[in-house]
Amino acid sequence: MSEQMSPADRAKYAAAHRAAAFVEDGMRVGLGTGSTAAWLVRSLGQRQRDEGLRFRAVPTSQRTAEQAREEGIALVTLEEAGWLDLTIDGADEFDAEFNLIKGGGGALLREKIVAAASERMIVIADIGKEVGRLGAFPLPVEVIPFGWQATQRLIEETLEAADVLGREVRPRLAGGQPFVTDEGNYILDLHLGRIGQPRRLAMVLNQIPGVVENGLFVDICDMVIAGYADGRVELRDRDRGASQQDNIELPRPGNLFSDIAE
Ligand SMILES: O=C[C@H](O)[C@H](O)[C@H](O)COP(=O)(O)O
Repeated sequence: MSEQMSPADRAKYAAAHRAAAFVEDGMRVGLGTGSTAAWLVRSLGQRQRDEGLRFRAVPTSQRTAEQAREEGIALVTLEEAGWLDLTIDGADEFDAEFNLIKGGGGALLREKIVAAASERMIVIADIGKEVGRLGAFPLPVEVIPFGWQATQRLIEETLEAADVLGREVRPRLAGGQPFVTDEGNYILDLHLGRIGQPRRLAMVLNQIPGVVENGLFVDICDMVIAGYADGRVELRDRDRGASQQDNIELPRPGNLFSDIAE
Protein backbone atom coordinates (compact mmCIF):
# COMPACT_ATOMS: atom_id res chain seq x y z
CA MET A 1 0.00 0.00 0.00
CA SER A 2 0.99 3.59 -0.50
CA GLU A 3 3.29 5.08 2.15
CA GLN A 4 1.19 8.27 2.18
CA MET A 5 -1.99 6.53 3.32
CA SER A 6 -3.16 7.23 6.86
CA PRO A 7 -3.93 4.23 9.12
CA ALA A 8 -7.67 4.95 8.73
CA ASP A 9 -7.35 4.96 4.94
CA ARG A 10 -5.42 1.69 4.99
CA ALA A 11 -8.23 0.14 7.04
CA LYS A 12 -10.91 1.49 4.69
CA TYR A 13 -9.02 0.33 1.62
CA ALA A 14 -8.50 -3.15 3.11
CA ALA A 15 -12.24 -3.56 3.78
CA ALA A 16 -13.24 -2.14 0.39
CA HIS A 17 -10.75 -4.27 -1.53
CA ARG A 18 -11.99 -7.46 0.19
CA ALA A 19 -15.63 -6.55 -0.49
CA ALA A 20 -14.91 -5.93 -4.18
CA ALA A 21 -14.14 -9.66 -4.48
CA PHE A 22 -17.85 -10.40 -3.82
CA VAL A 23 -18.89 -8.78 -7.10
CA GLU A 24 -19.34 -11.34 -9.88
CA ASP A 25 -19.81 -11.06 -13.63
CA GLY A 26 -23.30 -9.98 -14.62
CA MET A 27 -24.32 -8.76 -11.17
CA ARG A 28 -26.43 -5.68 -10.50
CA VAL A 29 -24.65 -3.86 -7.70
CA GLY A 30 -25.54 -0.93 -5.45
CA LEU A 31 -22.58 1.36 -4.87
CA GLY A 32 -22.52 3.26 -1.59
CA THR A 33 -21.32 6.76 -0.82
CA GLY A 34 -18.46 8.15 1.26
CA SER A 35 -14.73 7.80 1.61
CA THR A 36 -14.82 4.01 2.19
CA ALA A 37 -17.20 3.44 -0.71
CA ALA A 38 -14.85 5.51 -2.88
CA TRP A 39 -12.14 2.91 -2.25
CA LEU A 40 -14.62 0.24 -3.32
CA VAL A 41 -15.39 2.03 -6.59
CA ARG A 42 -11.67 2.33 -7.20
CA SER A 43 -11.12 -1.39 -6.50
CA LEU A 44 -13.98 -2.38 -8.80
CA GLY A 45 -12.61 -0.18 -11.58
CA GLN A 46 -9.29 -1.98 -11.12
CA ARG A 47 -10.98 -5.39 -11.35
CA GLN A 48 -12.68 -4.33 -14.59
CA ARG A 49 -9.35 -3.32 -16.08
CA ASP A 50 -7.35 -6.29 -14.75
CA GLU A 51 -9.87 -9.14 -15.02
CA GLY A 52 -12.46 -7.91 -17.51
CA LEU A 53 -15.13 -8.05 -14.78
CA ARG A 54 -18.45 -6.76 -16.12
CA PHE A 55 -21.36 -5.66 -13.95
CA ARG A 56 -23.97 -2.91 -13.81
CA ALA A 57 -24.19 -0.54 -10.90
CA VAL A 58 -26.72 1.75 -9.24
CA PRO A 59 -24.95 4.66 -7.49
CA THR A 60 -26.37 6.03 -4.23
CA SER A 61 -25.27 9.63 -4.85
CA GLN A 62 -24.18 12.02 -7.56
CA ARG A 63 -20.68 11.91 -6.07
CA THR A 64 -20.45 8.13 -6.44
CA ALA A 65 -21.98 8.29 -9.92
CA GLU A 66 -19.25 10.69 -11.07
CA GLN A 67 -16.47 8.55 -9.66
CA ALA A 68 -17.95 5.35 -11.12
CA ARG A 69 -18.19 6.97 -14.56
CA GLU A 70 -14.51 7.93 -14.34
CA GLU A 71 -13.77 4.28 -13.58
CA GLY A 72 -15.74 3.17 -16.66
CA ILE A 73 -18.34 1.32 -14.56
CA ALA A 74 -21.69 0.84 -16.38
CA LEU A 75 -24.40 2.73 -14.49
CA VAL A 76 -28.12 2.04 -14.54
CA THR A 77 -31.00 3.51 -12.56
CA LEU A 78 -32.72 1.46 -9.88
CA GLU A 79 -35.81 1.46 -12.11
CA GLU A 80 -33.78 -0.10 -14.93
CA ALA A 81 -32.10 -2.62 -12.66
CA GLY A 82 -35.36 -3.59 -10.97
CA TRP A 83 -33.68 -5.48 -8.15
CA LEU A 84 -30.05 -5.74 -7.06
CA ASP A 85 -27.88 -8.73 -6.25
CA LEU A 86 -25.63 -6.89 -3.84
CA THR A 87 -25.06 -3.47 -2.30
CA ILE A 88 -21.76 -2.50 -0.71
CA ASP A 89 -21.61 0.67 1.37
CA GLY A 90 -19.84 2.33 4.27
CA ALA A 91 -21.30 3.24 7.67
CA ASP A 92 -20.75 5.81 10.38
CA GLU A 93 -21.32 3.27 13.17
CA PHE A 94 -22.14 -0.44 13.38
CA ASP A 95 -22.98 -2.64 16.36
CA ALA A 96 -22.87 -6.37 17.12
CA GLU A 97 -26.49 -6.76 15.89
CA PHE A 98 -25.55 -5.40 12.43
CA ASN A 99 -27.50 -2.19 13.11
CA LEU A 100 -26.00 0.88 11.48
CA ILE A 101 -25.99 4.64 11.56
CA LYS A 102 -25.51 6.05 8.08
CA GLY A 103 -25.87 9.44 6.43
CA GLY A 104 -22.79 11.29 7.64
CA GLY A 105 -22.35 12.33 4.00
CA GLY A 106 -26.07 13.03 3.56
CA ALA A 107 -26.80 10.10 1.22
CA LEU A 108 -28.91 8.01 3.62
CA LEU A 109 -32.19 8.13 1.66
CA ARG A 110 -30.90 6.72 -1.61
CA GLU A 111 -28.58 4.41 0.34
CA LYS A 112 -31.47 2.90 2.28
CA ILE A 113 -33.67 2.50 -0.80
CA VAL A 114 -30.85 0.85 -2.74
CA ALA A 115 -29.78 -1.43 0.15
CA ALA A 116 -33.38 -2.47 0.81
CA ALA A 117 -33.79 -3.34 -2.87
CA SER A 118 -30.81 -5.72 -2.72
CA GLU A 119 -30.55 -9.44 -2.00
CA ARG A 120 -27.58 -8.74 0.19
CA MET A 121 -25.90 -5.73 1.79
CA ILE A 122 -22.25 -5.69 2.81
CA VAL A 123 -20.98 -2.89 5.00
CA ILE A 124 -17.34 -1.91 4.71
CA ALA A 125 -15.77 0.05 7.54
CA ASP A 126 -12.68 0.85 9.49
CA ILE A 127 -12.86 -1.22 12.71
CA GLY A 128 -12.99 2.10 14.61
CA LYS A 129 -16.64 2.44 13.51
CA GLU A 130 -17.68 -0.47 15.73
CA VAL A 131 -19.62 0.58 18.84
CA GLY A 132 -21.20 -1.19 21.80
CA ARG A 133 -24.29 0.99 21.40
CA LEU A 134 -25.19 3.27 18.51
CA GLY A 135 -25.58 6.99 19.04
CA ALA A 136 -22.24 8.67 19.67
CA PHE A 137 -22.37 9.62 15.99
CA PRO A 138 -25.22 12.14 15.42
CA LEU A 139 -28.16 10.40 13.78
CA PRO A 140 -29.05 12.04 10.44
CA VAL A 141 -32.73 12.49 9.64
CA GLU A 142 -33.73 13.65 6.15
CA VAL A 143 -36.65 16.09 6.17
CA ILE A 144 -38.72 17.95 3.59
CA PRO A 145 -37.68 21.65 3.36
CA PHE A 146 -41.33 22.80 3.68
CA GLY A 147 -41.87 23.63 7.36
CA TRP A 148 -38.64 21.97 8.45
CA GLN A 149 -38.55 23.97 11.70
CA ALA A 150 -41.96 22.51 12.63
CA THR A 151 -40.61 19.05 11.82
CA GLN A 152 -37.59 19.74 14.04
CA ARG A 153 -39.89 20.72 16.90
CA LEU A 154 -42.01 17.60 16.43
CA ILE A 155 -38.86 15.47 16.55
CA GLU A 156 -37.73 17.22 19.75
CA GLU A 157 -41.13 16.68 21.38
CA THR A 158 -41.17 13.04 20.32
CA LEU A 159 -37.71 12.47 21.78
CA GLU A 160 -38.72 14.23 24.98
CA ALA A 161 -41.86 12.12 25.32
CA ALA A 162 -39.79 8.99 24.78
CA ASP A 163 -37.37 10.19 27.46
CA VAL A 164 -34.42 9.95 25.11
CA LEU A 165 -31.29 11.37 26.70
CA GLY A 166 -29.28 14.07 25.02
CA ARG A 167 -31.83 14.83 22.30
CA GLU A 168 -30.23 17.88 20.77
CA VAL A 169 -31.45 18.37 17.20
CA ARG A 170 -29.31 20.50 14.90
CA PRO A 171 -29.96 21.41 11.27
CA ARG A 172 -26.99 20.42 9.11
CA LEU A 173 -25.38 23.39 7.39
CA ALA A 174 -23.04 23.77 4.44
CA GLY A 175 -21.47 27.19 3.98
CA GLY A 176 -23.93 28.72 6.42
CA GLN A 177 -26.93 27.45 4.44
CA PRO A 178 -28.99 24.29 4.97
CA PHE A 179 -27.22 21.24 3.54
CA VAL A 180 -29.29 20.00 0.58
CA THR A 181 -29.39 16.28 -0.23
CA ASP A 182 -29.39 14.76 -3.73
CA GLU A 183 -33.18 14.53 -3.38
CA GLY A 184 -33.48 18.26 -2.52
CA ASN A 185 -34.20 17.74 1.18
CA TYR A 186 -32.55 18.96 4.41
CA ILE A 187 -30.82 16.99 7.16
CA LEU A 188 -31.39 17.30 10.90
CA ASP A 189 -28.64 15.71 13.01
CA LEU A 190 -29.88 14.15 16.26
CA HIS A 191 -27.20 14.29 18.97
CA LEU A 192 -28.43 11.51 21.22
CA GLY A 193 -25.26 10.07 22.72
CA ARG A 194 -26.77 6.61 23.01
CA ILE A 195 -29.61 4.84 21.23
CA GLY A 196 -31.22 2.16 23.40
CA GLN A 197 -33.72 0.78 20.90
CA PRO A 198 -32.70 1.50 17.31
CA ARG A 199 -35.61 -0.40 15.74
CA ARG A 200 -38.21 1.49 17.77
CA LEU A 201 -36.55 4.87 17.26
CA ALA A 202 -36.33 4.30 13.49
CA MET A 203 -40.06 3.54 13.35
CA VAL A 204 -41.08 6.44 15.58
CA LEU A 205 -39.03 8.98 13.63
CA ASN A 206 -40.52 7.91 10.31
CA GLN A 207 -44.04 8.56 11.65
CA ILE A 208 -43.36 12.29 12.10
CA PRO A 209 -44.80 14.51 9.35
CA GLY A 210 -41.99 16.01 7.27
CA VAL A 211 -39.54 13.19 8.00
CA VAL A 212 -38.54 11.38 4.81
CA GLU A 213 -36.12 8.84 6.26
CA ASN A 214 -33.66 8.36 9.09
CA GLY A 215 -30.11 7.03 9.13
CA LEU A 216 -30.79 3.96 11.29
CA PHE A 217 -30.38 0.81 9.21
CA VAL A 218 -31.99 -2.12 11.06
CA ASP A 219 -32.33 -5.62 9.55
CA ILE A 220 -30.70 -4.46 6.31
CA CYS A 221 -27.00 -5.30 6.68
CA ASP A 222 -26.03 -8.96 6.08
CA MET A 223 -22.28 -8.76 6.46
CA VAL A 224 -19.74 -6.39 7.94
CA ILE A 225 -16.22 -6.34 6.58
CA ALA A 226 -14.11 -4.46 9.09
CA GLY A 227 -10.67 -3.29 8.05
CA TYR A 228 -7.59 -2.79 10.21
CA ALA A 229 -4.74 -0.37 9.60
CA ASP A 230 -2.29 -3.25 9.03
CA GLY A 231 -4.37 -4.54 6.09
CA ARG A 232 -6.18 -7.32 7.97
CA VAL A 233 -9.91 -7.66 7.50
CA GLU A 234 -12.57 -9.36 9.58
CA LEU A 235 -15.70 -10.73 7.90
CA ARG A 236 -18.81 -11.03 10.06
CA ASP A 237 -21.78 -12.81 8.52
CA ARG A 238 -25.18 -12.23 10.13
CA ASP A 239 -26.68 -15.57 9.02
CA ARG A 240 -23.71 -17.67 9.95
CA GLY A 241 -23.09 -15.81 13.20
CA ALA A 242 -19.43 -16.37 12.47
CA SER A 243 -16.43 -14.17 12.18
CA GLN A 244 -13.51 -14.87 9.90
CA GLN A 245 -10.16 -13.12 9.66
CA ASP A 246 -8.39 -12.67 6.36
CA ASN A 247 -4.77 -11.71 5.94
CA ILE A 248 -4.69 -10.81 2.30
CA GLU A 249 -1.88 -9.16 0.45
CA LEU A 250 -3.27 -5.81 -0.59
CA PRO A 251 -2.15 -4.43 -3.95
CA ARG A 252 -1.06 -0.80 -4.10
CA PRO A 253 -4.11 1.27 -4.96
CA GLY A 254 -2.25 3.31 -7.60
CA ASN A 255 -3.58 6.35 -9.51
CA LEU A 256 -5.53 7.53 -6.51
CA PHE A 257 -7.76 10.50 -6.77
CA SER A 258 -6.92 12.90 -3.97
CA ASP A 259 -10.58 13.21 -3.01
CA ILE A 260 -10.96 9.50 -2.27
CA ALA A 261 -9.25 9.77 1.08
CA GLU A 262 -11.25 12.56 2.71
O1 LIG B 1 -24.11 9.54 3.63
C1 LIG B 1 -23.03 8.91 3.70
C2 LIG B 1 -22.93 7.48 3.94
O2 LIG B 1 -23.90 6.94 4.75
C3 LIG B 1 -21.54 6.96 4.26
O3 LIG B 1 -21.54 5.63 3.88
C4 LIG B 1 -21.15 7.06 5.71
O4 LIG B 1 -21.27 8.42 6.12
C5 LIG B 1 -19.72 6.58 5.94
O5 LIG B 1 -18.84 7.39 5.25
P1 LIG B 1 -17.27 7.17 5.28
O6 LIG B 1 -16.98 5.91 4.59
O7 LIG B 1 -16.72 8.37 4.56
O8 LIG B 1 -16.86 7.18 6.73
